[in-house]
Amino acid sequence: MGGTFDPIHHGHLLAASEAAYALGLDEVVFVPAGQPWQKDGRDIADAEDRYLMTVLATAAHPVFSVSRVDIDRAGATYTVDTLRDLRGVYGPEAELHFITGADALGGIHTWKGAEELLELARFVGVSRPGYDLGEIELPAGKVDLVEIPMMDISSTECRERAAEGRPLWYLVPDDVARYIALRGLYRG
Ligand SMILES: Nc1ncnc2c1ncn2[C@@H]1O[C@H](COP(=O)(O)OP(=O)(O)OP(=O)(O)O)[C@@H](O)[C@H]1O
Ligand SMILES: O=C(O)c1ccc[n+]([C@@H]2O[C@H](COP(=O)([O-])O)[C@@H](O)[C@H]2O)c1
Repeated sequence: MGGTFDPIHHGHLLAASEAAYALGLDEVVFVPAGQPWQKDGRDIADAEDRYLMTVLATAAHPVFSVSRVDIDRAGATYTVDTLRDLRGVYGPEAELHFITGADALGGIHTWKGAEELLELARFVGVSRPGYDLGEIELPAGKVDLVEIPMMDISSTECRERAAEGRPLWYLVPDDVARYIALRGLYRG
């Protein structure tokens, strides 16, 4: 599952769990983006903090893991590189599925190497509050859509709450809430 995870929240975790169940996936690898170029101009927490929060959030799940491929690669993060790197790790026989929000996949034609990208994996778009799956234009036959219970949480709201000193409990996993407080993240 790809994302900026700034911070990771229960919407991401539910999305990964539901997509894994719906598609019968053996493993879900969370891949925090190193430099999400389409979020340029936004203040983004340090990649190591986002990586560690993702590790804390997923540690208890039997088939969730976290990959550093995107944060260890210099420069802007492109999913075409992510998928090549993961193919190198998992080998030619692995069936790769790239899970993310259906809203994000609606912009896939703007991603680097969009045509090659669609040959490197199946894409899985999960539903998200505020977006109508029927209205999102997706490449025909290349994307599986998975409807998940609506959890109206965004990283933006989590950051805003942290900045205002409002609680993050139950929007993010407990260890992530503690990590944000201990490190003083998003205080502005
Ligand atoms: N509550 C949610 N339900 C379903 N999908 C979600 C939810 N939150 C995020 N996603 C999806 O997970 C992917 C990665 O999300 P990302 O890390 O950018 O978090 P975000 O909450 O969208 O962040 P931000 O508010 O900073 O833009 C995105 O494609 C997004 O659509
Ligand atoms: O490859 C690209 O050009 C590209 C452009 C925008 C987003 N992505 C990926 O899409 C995923 C979700 O992105 P975001 O910005 O919604 O967190 C994340 O893994 C990004 O690296 C990839």
